[in-house]
Amino acid sequence: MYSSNQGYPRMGQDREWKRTLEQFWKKEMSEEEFSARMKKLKSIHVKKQADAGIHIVPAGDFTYYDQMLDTAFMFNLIPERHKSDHPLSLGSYFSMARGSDDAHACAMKKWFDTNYHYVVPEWEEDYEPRLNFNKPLEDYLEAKEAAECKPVIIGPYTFIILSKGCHSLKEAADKLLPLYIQCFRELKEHGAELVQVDEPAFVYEGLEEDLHVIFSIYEAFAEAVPDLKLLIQTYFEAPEAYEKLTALPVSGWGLDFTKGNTIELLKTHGFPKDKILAAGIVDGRNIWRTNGAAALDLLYFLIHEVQPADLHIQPSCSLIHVPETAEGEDGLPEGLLENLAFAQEKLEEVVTLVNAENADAREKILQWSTSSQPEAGPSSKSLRRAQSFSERTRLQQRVFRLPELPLTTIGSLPQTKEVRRNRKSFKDGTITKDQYERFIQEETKRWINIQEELGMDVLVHGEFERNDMVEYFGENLDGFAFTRKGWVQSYGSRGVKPPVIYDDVQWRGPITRDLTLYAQSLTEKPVKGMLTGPVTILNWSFAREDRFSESIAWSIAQALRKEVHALEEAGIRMIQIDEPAFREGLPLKASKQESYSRWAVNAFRASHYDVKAETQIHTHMCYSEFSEMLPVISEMDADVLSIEASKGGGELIRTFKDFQYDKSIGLGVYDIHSPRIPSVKEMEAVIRHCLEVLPAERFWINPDCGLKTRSEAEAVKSMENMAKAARIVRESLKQTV
Ligand code: MET
Ligand SMILES: [Zn+2]
Repeated sequence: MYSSNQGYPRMGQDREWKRTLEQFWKKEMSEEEFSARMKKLKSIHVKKQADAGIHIVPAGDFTYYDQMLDTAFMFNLIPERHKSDHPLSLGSYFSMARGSDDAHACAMKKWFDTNYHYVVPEWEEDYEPRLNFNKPLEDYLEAKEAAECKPVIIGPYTFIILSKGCHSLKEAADKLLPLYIQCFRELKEHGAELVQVDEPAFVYEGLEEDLHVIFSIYEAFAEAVPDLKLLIQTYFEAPEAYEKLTALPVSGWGLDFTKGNTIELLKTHGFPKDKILAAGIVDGRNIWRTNGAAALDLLYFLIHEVQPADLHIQPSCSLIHVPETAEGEDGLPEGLLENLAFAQEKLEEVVTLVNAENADAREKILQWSTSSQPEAGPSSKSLRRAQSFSERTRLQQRVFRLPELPLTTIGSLPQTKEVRRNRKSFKDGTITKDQYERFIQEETKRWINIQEELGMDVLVHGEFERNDMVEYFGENLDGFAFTRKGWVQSYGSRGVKPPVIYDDVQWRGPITRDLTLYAQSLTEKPVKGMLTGPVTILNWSFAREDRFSESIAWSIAQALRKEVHALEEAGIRMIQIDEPAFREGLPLKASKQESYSRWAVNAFRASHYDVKAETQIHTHMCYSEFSEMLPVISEMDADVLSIEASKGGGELIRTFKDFQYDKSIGLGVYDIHSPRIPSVKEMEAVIRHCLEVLPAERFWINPDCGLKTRSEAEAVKSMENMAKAARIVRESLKQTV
């Protein structure tokens, strides 16, 4: 039996990786120094895994930004607008990820059902990919001195399925095949024996139709590089068409035993003889200790299915979805730390499991947490608002008297150095609570004025008091705990530190009321109350595993409902309940999606359904594949939905042709992840494009998402251009009437 791993967190224990990237972007570091530092970090990651006792360490999972972007770059899938003189320039690479002055960034989407965002590769018309360089090989050569390594690469099927602009799987596969083969050959020549080929898209229903192409791909590989062992790695669910798929001519399979019915599949159909099984027993997506007794049972079963020499024990997926180590987390509620397992602790678990023949190891395993049976979730009640959307809008419009195409923003405003410095000083105790609160008020006031001057119709207070939209509510509700360094990569250099929901969630008293009221006292225009929704709080936390998700979502919704009422009673008339992570918990298999959608919609509605008809409820969503979810989103019944739309190249806009969304909606008119300032003309065009499919009476104008990551100058300038574009379109609407 071997211990193995699929991928290691990139951030660095003290977020060194993030800092290196950001310094380089700010031009505070030369390209040579940047490469040298990254190389160093990469080798530290390899060493940490080897030191933990992992036999087979992945090479090629490390990246400057994202693994899909790496793969696209390697195959020279660089859109024309990002090309520079040198095909391998870091300029092109980061311009694809983040956009540049004259080229918008590639789209970014969530990686399966996680909160990790990947860069979507683009196939341009008649594109001929070629191999720019061999990334897994380079990383392999660097790592192999320090550890026994397995190069990892994203498999062709998954790469193509997740790309955009390629019309035929077969055609794209034909173009990529020789490049993969060359990669594999070079790896073999340099001593690699086993390669992990990630094919998570094999878990999607509908795979059956593509099986013939998949077979032709892997048959070609088997023929071209017969002595190289390819291990197909799937995760987040059981693979589809298991029986047929496992007949592929490859050397082994990596399967996720923590999700879906993987065990049943093996029990029913067996596992192909003489193949390697890389068994994901330790859950790579949560932060809890493995249930030791259950893991041992599974291990005994697997030992009878597979020759020990062919059995690899590993986490269920790459560990980029969890923080690096729980060591040093000494500020947690009592008893919690013993139950936590971050990446390093998970690797220790893997190693201990491999040693399970040893009685001491078994003893240790049995002491890992054992969770009790999940309790029953809430029964679904009637959670509808008393009036229909059209009645509500009529009443609301009487109160608000908004102009056509109302202008607003999504909530957060620039978290400048000053904001962060003050927060830190408050935490460190170098300024008092009073001083801190005064600073937040000043900043809020300054921005209320800016928004008024820019002509926004619905204002926001700016969220300066929040470090993070989930953390902030977690800190102010009971039942949440916080780690010191539990960072997880979200996209690029951005990390999040998910709270841990370890106990019942309870409302302690008003959280957002006072600051919202303060902001409202400064202006005649409506200020939106700003809350993070129950489904998002759940999906962006590490929640207990011994309770049904729906039951946790429900209890968060109950707490938020009290906050909604506190705002309403204080006179706040618009409340936005953000649900950017609404889609993340959606099961990957279509057949399991309905029940999730039902309880998620219920939890959202439960957070506000009994407000007055005049109270306008907004929600916001971003950076997920929402097109197919629109009917469900509509069921959420928010009066106004703002949704990110500019990254996907107008894809979402097109879906509104077929789906009649019948409530108010603002499709984001510009991408806030890019430092690039969109021109008035550009935004005007986007708005007009939206108005081809959505009626002006129900259309709002807003950016894609909150502006916290932008500088003040960038935010002001883009809002100004957005407002100008809105005025131009409003004028022309008047003329056409
Ligand atoms: N209100 C939040 C903000 O503007 C919504 C963010 S969604 C990721 O930052
Ligand atoms: Zn957003």
